[in-house]
Amino acid sequence: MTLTVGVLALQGGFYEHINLLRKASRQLGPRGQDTKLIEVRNSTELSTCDALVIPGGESTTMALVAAQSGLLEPLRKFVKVDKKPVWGTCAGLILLAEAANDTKKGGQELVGGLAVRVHRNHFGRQVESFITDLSLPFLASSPGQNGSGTPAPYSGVFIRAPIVEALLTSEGSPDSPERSPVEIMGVLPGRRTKATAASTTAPDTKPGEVPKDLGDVIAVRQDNVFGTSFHPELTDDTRIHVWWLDQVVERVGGQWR
Ligand SMILES: NC(=O)CC[C@H](N)C(=O)O
Repeated sequence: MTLTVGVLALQGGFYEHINLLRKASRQLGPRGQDTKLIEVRNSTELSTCDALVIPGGESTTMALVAAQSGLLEPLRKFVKVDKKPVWGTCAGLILLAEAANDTKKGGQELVGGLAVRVHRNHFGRQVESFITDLSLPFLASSPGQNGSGTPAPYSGVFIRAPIVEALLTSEGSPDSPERSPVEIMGVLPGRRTKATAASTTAPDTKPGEVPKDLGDVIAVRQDNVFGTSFHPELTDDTRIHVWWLDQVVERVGGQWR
């Protein structure tokens, strides 16, 4: 049977994700060969998906278009009730957070699924975008990496990127009691420069807050939901796409094969 992986195609870098997912599915060999990649613009298309990527772009715009297309509730169900694998990059990570700081006036709709609070545009405006080498230990378990050694640096593209500024407790996430804790999958050491008052003035780290000396949290996972602040789809490094697709095959594979 075919594994259908959708990429939310309302706005932003969906085409680039599909390209890299296509390469990744080839690299997975027989495990990836029955992967079908589709663009998702409505709830009918979403209902055919086993897993979904929400790309980078503009989270406010994406949420507005999703609301107009009747996709917000189906997306929430896909992530939180059906618990299908979902990966959000940049704006996608913002949409998958339970809470966001520095949203546009009037706030913005979120899909939720990750018990975290993100800080939008943490590093500043478009001109303050940057590319930096990231150390992502989880890539050691990616197919083709032999499960050992330190993976080569990953080139992280940060464009008006958010960070995860807090891990929420059960108050922040009503459905969290039966959920796994949020795993921090990647940090950017020592760049905590533009954090909001809310994230910098607390004298001590409260339970659930990200420790201040950890650096900026730029990749997290909680159960079926994975989020990255940066844009793997804007590189030609397929390692994260291969890693994620492999997890999807593993997770969905039980019912699917
Ligand atoms: N490159 C991006 O996806 C930027 C995200 C953007 N800052 C937002 O709030 O949606």
